[in-house]
Amino acid sequence: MATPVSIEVWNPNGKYRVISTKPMPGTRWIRLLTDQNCRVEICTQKKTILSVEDILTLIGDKCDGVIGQLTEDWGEVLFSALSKAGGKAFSNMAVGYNNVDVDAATKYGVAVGNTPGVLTETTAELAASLSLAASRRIVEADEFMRAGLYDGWLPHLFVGNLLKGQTVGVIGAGRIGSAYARMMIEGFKMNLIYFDLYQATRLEKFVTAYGQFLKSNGEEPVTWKRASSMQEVLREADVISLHPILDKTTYHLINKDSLAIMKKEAILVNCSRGPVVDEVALVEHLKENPMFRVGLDVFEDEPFMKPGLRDMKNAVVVPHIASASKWTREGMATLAALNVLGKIKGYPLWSNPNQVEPFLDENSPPPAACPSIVNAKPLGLTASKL
Ligand SMILES: NC(=O)c1ccc[n+]([C@@H]2O[C@H](COP(=O)([O-])OP(=O)(O)OC[C@H]3O[C@@H](n4cnc5c(N)ncnc54)[C@H](O)[C@@H]3O)[C@@H](O)[C@H]2O)c1
Ligand SMILES: O=C(O)[C@H](O)CO
Repeated sequence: MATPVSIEVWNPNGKYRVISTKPMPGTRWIRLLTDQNCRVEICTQKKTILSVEDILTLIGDKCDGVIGQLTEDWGEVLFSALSKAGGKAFSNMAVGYNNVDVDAATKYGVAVGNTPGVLTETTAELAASLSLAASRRIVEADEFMRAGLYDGWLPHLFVGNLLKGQTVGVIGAGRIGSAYARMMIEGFKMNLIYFDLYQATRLEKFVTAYGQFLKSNGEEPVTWKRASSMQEVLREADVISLHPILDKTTYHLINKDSLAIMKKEAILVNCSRGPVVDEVALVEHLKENPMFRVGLDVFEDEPFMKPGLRDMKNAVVVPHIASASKWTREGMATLAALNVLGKIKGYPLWSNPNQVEPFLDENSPPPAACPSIVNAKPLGLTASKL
């Protein structure tokens, strides 16, 4: 027998039944759905991660669409149940969708939405914060103060790394990786080396132009280099930030061998997905190299950390909060809701999922389009002419 789940219902007489597996920030997303004849059911169960069984219970016999979370396992079982209940739409409230079996969704004719763009700057800002916290040992120093250990200024107290003039390395120079690179280059005048499967032309142009600007002001210009391998970045960079998607090609991209070629005093930041780093190998590396430091937002077995990580003074760890600004989280909820609504209403696909601002303007109605559907092509969804 299915476990009962607690829900909050909005617009009980709405024609389309849309479920959100979690309460999400803001109310605009709820209003956008209820205004379009949706009955919205929000799961309020006091359980952080819902199981497949919990979600099956939520879907029930009739469900038009679901907004889900990155902690949930959206595979064959859930997509077949959603399709059987008449559902044609699912959206993750996240840009990453490695928790979703997109092929299974496509097989059952279910569109899979995600929330790109709205979280780019917020996530890059957290990666920049972790870079600073790790390089200047902010968390260690804060703990020291609170423990009452500070008894006066000392030449050697919490000496860290200067960023200015050093090299920032970016693995995965997509939306977030490029935004992070710009922050570190503009903010700290670092030189860039990056590795991506594609050329980051706009980023390269930005660094060239900024370098010229600095030079014209009598300052040392910043430089950029596109590496031909990830290893080149690991060897040369002083601060390395990981921003690829998680897939078969990026699983354990950072492992014992790749850690071994990094500088002994390098800083490594991960705001992508935990399994991009072999965390067991990382803990060993942190133990053997006390001057090597990391800033981690994501972990291999979330919500857990691999044994030993919590004791490492040279690690700054935060609980997957990179996109956690109010504006961004409300925007993510809006995009996820509009993906589901758009598919239910038969709207076309938004032509540029990298430019989602028109959906986020609170003062005007959103475009009649699905902001971002990752399996649009196999489902034969056409792009909007708007
Ligand atoms: N920590 C968080 O809260 C948080 C927030 C947002 C996004 N993310 C993660 O960040 C990822 C990136 O988001 P985005 O919006 O920048 O996506 P994006 O698609 O714009 O960028 C990803 C980049 O990775 C590159 N890439 C793919 N495989 C690669 C490989 N093997 N080696 C090097 N580069 C490779 C792609 O070419 C692309 O440029 C998401 O998929 C998500 O997992 C995490
Ligand atoms: O992929 C994402 O969007 C994050 O992990 C949560 O913002």
